[in-house]
Amino acid sequence: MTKHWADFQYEIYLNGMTGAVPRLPTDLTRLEELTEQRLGPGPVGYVAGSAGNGSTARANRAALERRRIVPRMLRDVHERDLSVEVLGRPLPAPLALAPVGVLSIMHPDAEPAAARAAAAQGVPYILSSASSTPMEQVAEAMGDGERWFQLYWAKDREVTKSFLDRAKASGFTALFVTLDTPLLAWRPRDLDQAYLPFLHGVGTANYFSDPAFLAGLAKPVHEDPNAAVMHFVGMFADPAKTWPDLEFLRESWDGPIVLKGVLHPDDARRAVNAGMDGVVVSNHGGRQVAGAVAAADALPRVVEAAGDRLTVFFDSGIRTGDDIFKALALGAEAVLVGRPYAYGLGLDGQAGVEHVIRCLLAELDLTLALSGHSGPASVGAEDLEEEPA
Ligand SMILES: Cc1cc2nc3c(=O)[nH]c(=O)nc-3n(C[C@H](O)[C@H](O)[C@H](O)COP(=O)(O)O)c2cc1C
Ligand SMILES: O=C(O)C(=O)c1ccccc1
Repeated sequence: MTKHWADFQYEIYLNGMTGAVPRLPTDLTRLEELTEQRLGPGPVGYVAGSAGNGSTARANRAALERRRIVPRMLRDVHERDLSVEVLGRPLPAPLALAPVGVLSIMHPDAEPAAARAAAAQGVPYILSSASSTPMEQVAEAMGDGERWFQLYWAKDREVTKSFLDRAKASGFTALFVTLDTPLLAWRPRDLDQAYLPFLHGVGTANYFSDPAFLAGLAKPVHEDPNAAVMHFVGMFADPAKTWPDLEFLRESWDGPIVLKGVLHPDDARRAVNAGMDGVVVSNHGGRQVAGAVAAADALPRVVEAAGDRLTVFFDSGIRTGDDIFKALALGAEAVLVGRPYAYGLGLDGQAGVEHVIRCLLAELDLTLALSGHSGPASVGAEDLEEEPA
């Protein structure tokens, strides 16, 4: 499954001969500002925002920036292959789109457009439980594109069971269970703007289309939408859950299960004991615990604890191809990217998301080559140096 990602670089140069420049910048760190200019402060505040004074989000970036690549020369890198096998599935590159809820605040085409972009580029799409489109419609939009389902583990067992059954029937092959959001964190940017999409019923599509959820309402959603929203807010997550509760998920889902939001090596060991298949080392892009450890600093310790018993994914702060390289060098098997593709969607719908995927992977391909690697497998700790703090 070799795809020549760096061909995108030549395509851009050659288009330049006719005077055509890319519709969006190829430095993806510029997308946030452009999206804010286009969509205004409310929606972008929600996507860009993070917990507390933003210290975790900044620490995520700093921990990646502090690690520097030490390139090696004369290693024959003329043929490269970014493909990997993850959770038993062949992927064209070590990248998936992170679950990002409420995407209709970015673009009316929302999750189906992001999912189509992922499918067009061959990259897995992780659909959020809090999507603005029901999972069946997203699955249909993707054709046979690889899709994984992110579970917000609801208080109500019947709702959780119903989500799992629907996800299975819609062709989602792996389950990502998010553990770091039993409550929404203190997010000043949203509080100061009094902007929370769910309060307007955005991001509730899977719930409002679910028979088990609807059975818990006194009146149909259209007769009392506020009551339906409050029912969602009260049950989408459950701060009372503990490790033994995972048994129920293990029994109810026969594909791979990955725990998202693991930062401590002991939690990785518990994941192994609970029969899980993987973890995502993540602090939710700095949106949950203000003051949390940077995800990249937590990664090597979790990788060590996981050994070869878990597939270790990484997210929180990936903005460029060289960030992906660094995550691989710290031991991740694949990365998820969140905000950059949400901005790509906001700026140019499906094409914007495809632009983000192609830029990330073209840059990763070139970073690998210029550092002396023809694929992800040979990248390791010896490729990085840490700048003194
Ligand atoms: C607007 C927004 C909504 C998100 N919604 C979800 C969600 O529904 N479920 C989930 O597990 N993670 C969610 N996340 C977290 C992402 O999956 C991911 O962990 C994070 O965005 C990674 O950091 P990055 O944005 O720096 O790439 C959300 C993130 C953002 C920015
Ligand atoms: O905003 C988030 O980070 C998030 O994870 C979320 C939680 C509930 C609904 C939608 C998104």
